[in-house]
Amino acid sequence: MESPSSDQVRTLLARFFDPAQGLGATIAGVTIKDGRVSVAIEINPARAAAFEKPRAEAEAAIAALPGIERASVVLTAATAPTAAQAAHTHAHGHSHAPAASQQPQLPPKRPLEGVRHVIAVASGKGGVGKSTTAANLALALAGLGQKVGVLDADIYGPSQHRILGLAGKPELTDNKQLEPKRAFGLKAMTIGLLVPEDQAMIWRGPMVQGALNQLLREVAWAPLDILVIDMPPGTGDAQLTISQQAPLSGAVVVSTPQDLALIDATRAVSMFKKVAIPILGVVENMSTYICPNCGHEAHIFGHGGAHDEAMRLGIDFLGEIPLHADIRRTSDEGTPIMIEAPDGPHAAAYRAIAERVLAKLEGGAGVKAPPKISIS
Ligand SMILES: Nc1ncnc2c1ncn2[C@@H]1O[C@H](COP(=O)(O)OP(=O)(O)OP(=O)(O)O)[C@@H](O)[C@H]1O
Repeated sequence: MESPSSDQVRTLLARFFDPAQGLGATIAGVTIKDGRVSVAIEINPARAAAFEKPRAEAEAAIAALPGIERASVVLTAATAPTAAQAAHTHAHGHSHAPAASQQPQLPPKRPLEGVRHVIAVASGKGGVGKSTTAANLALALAGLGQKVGVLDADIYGPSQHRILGLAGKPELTDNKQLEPKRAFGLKAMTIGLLVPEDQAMIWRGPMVQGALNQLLREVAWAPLDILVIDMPPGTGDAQLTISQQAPLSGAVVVSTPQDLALIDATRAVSMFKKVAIPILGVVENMSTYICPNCGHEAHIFGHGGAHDEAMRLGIDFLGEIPLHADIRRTSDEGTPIMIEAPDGPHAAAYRAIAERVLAKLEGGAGVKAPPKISIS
């Protein structure tokens, strides 16, 4: 059966989000593909609660259209003042729209109920092994007795379903939350299980923001000690959204030792600093190459660059992970090295990093231990 057109969906949406009511809702995007409809509605975040009912009704109405299998309507914070907001200028001449800053206006950070800590694993650029580090760090934290979840927020290139061997659509819980998948004792959720890869690729900013918010707020994460967010690589809008929406206790920045990766990692560090998120520390990935045949160590990308850069920036160095074929293979096959070889040297390296991260979280994230004063 043929799907309705985007115009038909917009007409239907106008019944629930009537611009004439002056509530400040704008239809920011409608995507229809293979019988699935994704809609992003930009709203004034201060009124988010009032929009929940029309959101749910609009979603049900779209899902009931002939030719539609699934509909998702998400509310996103307006990135610029809507016409209605702009009109809401105070008598004394100023408006409450964002000032010169181009940063999206996002709902204030709410804690995630039943989740003690949320940490971000980030990198300034793609391909440095951030997702592999996030998965193994999460498993190492679980090995230290923590209840851990992994949220794959890499909307444009999700990989946790591959790394953690997840498959199948997630189920809905009784109170209409998404049930996270289980993998090796972790709870896990990734956009990779929810939408076909090519669909997320074409999402515009507001839709990405909406999807990230849903992954954070509409998944039954609780109870958890630590939720590890595998961030999208880089320092763009999606990264800022998560940094501003998620109640982050701190961030781990992954870098390879090369100069260029380090420049990007430095950018990631300054992004977190700008939004006042403590940096838990830096991990140097692919630090030395260990030949799987003879065990010979070579410094292909240099060595210690991330350590030196961390020192220069005054942030902690959490540890290094070598470049090893077993780490790549296990990560690409869906059984991470922490599971396949828990007693090996690589697992030990991840465990040492996890211990440092945990110590920082328990001791107050980002807060350095006071210097020991010894009196002789
Ligand atoms: N320490 C390592 N040794 C060997 N291979 C590794 C190591 N870390 C990651 N890899 C491999 O490098 C590739 C990229 O890793 P990964 O997907 O974790 O990177 P990423 O930074 O998350 O990438 P993207 O930003 O593109 O999602 C994968 O094939 C992974 O298995």
